[in-house]
Amino acid sequence: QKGVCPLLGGNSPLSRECPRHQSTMAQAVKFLSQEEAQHIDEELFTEYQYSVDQLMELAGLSCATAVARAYPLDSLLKPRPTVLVVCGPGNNGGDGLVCARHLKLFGYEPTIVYPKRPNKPLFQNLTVQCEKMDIPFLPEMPSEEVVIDEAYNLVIDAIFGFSFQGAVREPFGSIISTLKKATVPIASIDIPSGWDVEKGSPDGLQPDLLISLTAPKKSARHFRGRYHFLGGRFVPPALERKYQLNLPQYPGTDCVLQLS
Ligand SMILES: NC(=O)C1=CN([C@@H]2O[C@H](COP(=O)(O)OP(=O)(O)OC[C@H]3O[C@@H](n4cnc5c(N)ncnc54)[C@H](O)[C@@H]3O)[C@@H](O)[C@H]2O)[C@H](O)CC1
Ligand SMILES: [K+]
Repeated sequence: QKGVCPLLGGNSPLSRECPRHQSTMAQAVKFLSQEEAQHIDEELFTEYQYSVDQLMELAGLSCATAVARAYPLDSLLKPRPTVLVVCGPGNNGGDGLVCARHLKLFGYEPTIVYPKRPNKPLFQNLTVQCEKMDIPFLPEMPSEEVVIDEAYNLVIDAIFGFSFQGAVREPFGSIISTLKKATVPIASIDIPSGWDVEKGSPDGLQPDLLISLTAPKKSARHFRGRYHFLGGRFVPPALERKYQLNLPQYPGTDCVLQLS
């Protein structure tokens, strides 16, 4: 794209080729309200004709990639590369199942907790795929945080995403309380579970990693962990323009980008 760059003027190339413009765009990435996140999601499935399976596969692959970047196999402290993946009842949980499958392919040893399983082919199929990859499913979440700290290098929080609302209902209230007491790093998919999607939650989970999918939600401004990634590199440019997402440019062919 050629033209006059509003920052550098003259004959400078426009936008993405301009380093000053790039950094401005990176700072200006939009933080979405809950309603905006749901509208974009809806539009991807209706107007843009994507299937949930497609986007979930890309979302889950991004999550596994971000985890592998932040916690490479050779950095793990335990003798085996164990990871606990806690999956919730909606699509965030589906992202967790896909993430677990890719982590296994990357050489990690994921174990899944999936207490509320929707009676839908998508989730049943993802469950079978994980079982066929010899990924164990625990019958229930360990109630003692020491068990988690001793057995796993890290926890993937795939409990709730951008549709979470109100007070956390059981069994997830107890699960989140246990995770809050655990000391191993937590990697949250899209939203730290239990957080208000826009306002966050000062007393809630404090993940070490957050991977925002499509674009960060407003609550991500309260994220205090070490790694904030952007993933879900599937947004068509016209949709990005419509919602003024100002997404930073992903490097090369990468499916994740580290925001901070
Ligand atoms: N466009 C994208 O970026 C994509 C994102 N994906 C992921 O999908 C989730 C959003 O999925 P959705 O199914 O809409 O909702 P959730 O997973 O957040 O959860 C809904 C689920 O949770 C129950 N629930 C809601 N509030 C509570 C509560 N207070 N207590 C207990 N249970 C609660 C509700 O009943 C539902 O069962 C997004 O964040 C991404 O992770 C897609 O994978 C791909 C496209
Ligand atoms: K989550």
